[in-house]
Parts: sequence; C-alpha cells; structure tokens
Amino acid sequence: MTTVYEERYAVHPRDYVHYDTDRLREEFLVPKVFEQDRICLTYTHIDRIIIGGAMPVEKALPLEAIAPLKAEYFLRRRELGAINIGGPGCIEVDGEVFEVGTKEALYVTRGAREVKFSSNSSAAPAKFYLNSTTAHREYTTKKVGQGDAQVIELGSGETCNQRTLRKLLVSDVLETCQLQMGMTEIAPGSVWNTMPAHTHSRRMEAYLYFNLPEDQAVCHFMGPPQQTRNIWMANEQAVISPTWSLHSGVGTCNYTFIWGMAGENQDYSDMDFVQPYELR
Ligand SMILES: O=C(O)C(=O)C[C@H](O)C(=O)CO
Ligand SMILES: [Zn+2]
Repeated sequence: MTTVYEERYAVHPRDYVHYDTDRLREEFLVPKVFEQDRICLTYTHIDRIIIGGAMPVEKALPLEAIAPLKAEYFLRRRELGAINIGGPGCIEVDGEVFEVGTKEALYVTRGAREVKFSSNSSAAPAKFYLNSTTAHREYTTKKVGQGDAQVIELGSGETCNQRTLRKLLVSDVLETCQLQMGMTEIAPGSVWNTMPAHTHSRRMEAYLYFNLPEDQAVCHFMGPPQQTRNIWMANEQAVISPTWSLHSGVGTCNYTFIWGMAGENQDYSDMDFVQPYELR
C-alpha cells in the first residue's frame, strides 16, 4: 500500500485554551502533506474531511480506501477535490484521463471506483493536494482550470494584505455535495491573509500554505476571536481550522495557500467578520 494515514479528533474550544505549543501542533498542524511516491492522508473527525497529498514520482499512485472508511473503495460515499501545486500531471478516473497542470483542479464525484495520480515527468513531479468530504449523491467529475475560476481581488498594499482569491471547486463554478476549494495568492510586498479575519461556525476549513521559501515561515492564527493562538508553519504544511476557529496568517514574505471547506452550507460569503482591533 502506498497510502499512509493518521486520524485526528474534534476538540472543544474550552479544552483548546489549555493546550501548549506542542499539543496545538499535534491537534491542528499537518506537518507532512507530500512524500515521494506516497499518498499521505489525515482523516479528521471535524466534518469528516480528509486532507492530504499525492506525489507520484517514479510510479502512478492509486487512491486506496483507508481503514476508517470501512468502504470497498475510497469514493464509495465521498467526493474528492485535487489541486496540483507541482509540475504537470494526470488523474485517471475510471479510465478517463484528465491532464491537470500547475494550479489546476479536478473534482471527482462520489462513486468513482478507480482514481490514479501520475506525473508527466519525474524531474518535475505533480503534487496533488487533496480534500475529501462525505457525499450524499453523485455529480460530474470535472476539471477546473485557472481560466474557469471566479476571481476576487482583496485587500491593499497599505494594509499589507493585497491578494488574489480564485474560487475553483465552489458551488458557483460546479456542483458538489459539500466540498468547496480555492486558492489565494498574496501579492509581493503583502503578507497577511484573511485579514480582517472571520469565523463561520457552519463550516470547518483547512489551509495548505505553499510557494513559501524554505527559509521563511507563516504564523497562522487560530481560535475564537477573543482567545487566539498561533502555529508557525513551513512550506507545504496544512492546518485544520475547527468550526469555532478563525483562520488567518501573516508571513515573513508573500506566499500562496489553498483553502478547503466542508459543513452545513456552500455559501462562500457567509462569514462572521472580526476587525483587527477586536482580536485578543
Ligand atoms: O485571503 C482570504 O481572505 C481567503 O482566502 C479566505 C478563505 O477563502 C476563507 O477563509 C474562506 O472562508
Ligand atoms: Zn474561512
């Protein structure tokens, strides 16, 4: 089996305030998303989202059902979003091959039995970032390129939060059961994401930070707005944001991140904003 996985549990915000740095990282940080010729998955009990990465280098990697699913195949009762942050690659879904270039996305419907990830060149391997959520019905497997995305320009240079947000696998672009994914690029000279910050108790969220030089870092903020804590993150690490938590970060330089959500609704704009001066 080329798949490795670990399980994470839901956390009460009253318990979270007692966590030290190590415990915070154990519960919420996903330190290793990509490993050569492996699929690395984190099954979280928060909205049962699975976060992970597939990095095929020397061989194609099949998406295999993991034990917690107790399912005949991975997408028996789930849908999948994959966004490629590496070199060009392919995802084969039940015999149909989708070319997925850098920063392009593929939605894979519930019911797809055989999903296989490959790279076009082992010198520049694809890195497919994966989010999978439970699904109540089948929709259409579909590729979403950068040109298909809904683009929003946010923030400004004056407040160091100028960024371009691309909605890729969201309800305005294609039909999904609950999964919503997109990518936000921070402009050179800007460092803040998701500021002003927000919560949305209706949906959990996960971020993957990338395009971050190895000698730089992002300080990710989490927690209820009046009880924030921070997690220092390196390139290509992911972080889990429970439904009660804000999710915002500041980098020592600019960077890009992928956000993915699951839960009660698919309304991207449904957020409860918190102004910087209100944070504690
Ligand atoms: O830069 C931002 O702002 C974001 O990308 C915010 C995320 O998309 C988000 O948190 C959606 O709920
Ligand atoms: Zn959010």
